[in-house]
Amino acid sequence: MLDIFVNLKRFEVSRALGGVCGEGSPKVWIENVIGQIAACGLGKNADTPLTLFLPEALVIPAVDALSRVPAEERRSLAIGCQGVHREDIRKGGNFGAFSSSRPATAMKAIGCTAAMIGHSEERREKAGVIAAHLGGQTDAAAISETVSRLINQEALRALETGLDVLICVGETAEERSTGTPEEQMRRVEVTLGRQMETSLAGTAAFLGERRLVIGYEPIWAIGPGKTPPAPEAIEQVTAFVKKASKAMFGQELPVVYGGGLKEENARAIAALPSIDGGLVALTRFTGEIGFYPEELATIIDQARAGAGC
Ligand SMILES: O=C[C@H](O)COP(=O)(O)O
Repeated sequence: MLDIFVNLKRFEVSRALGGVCGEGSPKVWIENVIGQIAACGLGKNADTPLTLFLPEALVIPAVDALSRVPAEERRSLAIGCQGVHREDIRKGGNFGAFSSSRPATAMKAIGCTAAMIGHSEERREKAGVIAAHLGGQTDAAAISETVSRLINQEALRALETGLDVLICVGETAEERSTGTPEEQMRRVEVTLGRQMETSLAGTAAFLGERRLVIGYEPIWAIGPGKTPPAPEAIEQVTAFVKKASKAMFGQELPVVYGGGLKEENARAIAALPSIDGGLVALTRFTGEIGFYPEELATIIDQARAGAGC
């Protein structure tokens, strides 16, 4: 099985406003994206489930558009949200007094079946708030640990509510950049090991009932103008992530790679022994950058060939 996740970040914002979307209307854009994904046949591959993580405002039109696709053309497609709040709505508890937050139950109510938790952009936002609140606190490891504790609460809320979870981990450019390759790898292992241990605490109880997938994203490889690691370098890290998951869960969790995953490298990355899929955002990194469903189809074709699907 090859798990493909797509994170449509804030791609609904038009180029006229500084975004990457060719359409003026976010609703029309996401309806077209869903239609094109189905037209490319991406909902028919039982061995290659495809989950789209969307900004909250796009979930309802996406779920609606998906419901209009014939059942046999959408059977491997799912819609998810880009994160959930650390607290949730509960019968007899909080009825929904969570203005501006995204409780897991609210996401489930509008049609999400999955959540992406702890994306590096979310981790960066939380770390920034903590650092600002602490008045210039610069202990990056302590801040990162606090962020992982918040991420853990979000992962637990998502799982309790019945959402499948993609949980993201990754190292920064600073954690990678200095020293010998061995020193870099040791730092990466410490960083990812801590992120996993804290972010995934208590989640083993949900295995079997929910899907739990780890996304490895070297933060320095995300987005345009970046060079993703060579496949062997990815394998070195994802093999560690798999081993760490076995130590924590008693079984290896699926691990997907994100950060500059594209047509040119999808086949080689999907062929790696420790890789079970990919996390894609942009499909085009130069020229008119953006997300193009037909290019996603090519990336998935390449990945399927690499994985032997
Ligand atoms: O959520 C997706 C990742 O941040 C990867 O982004 P990218 O495919 O644009 O490098």
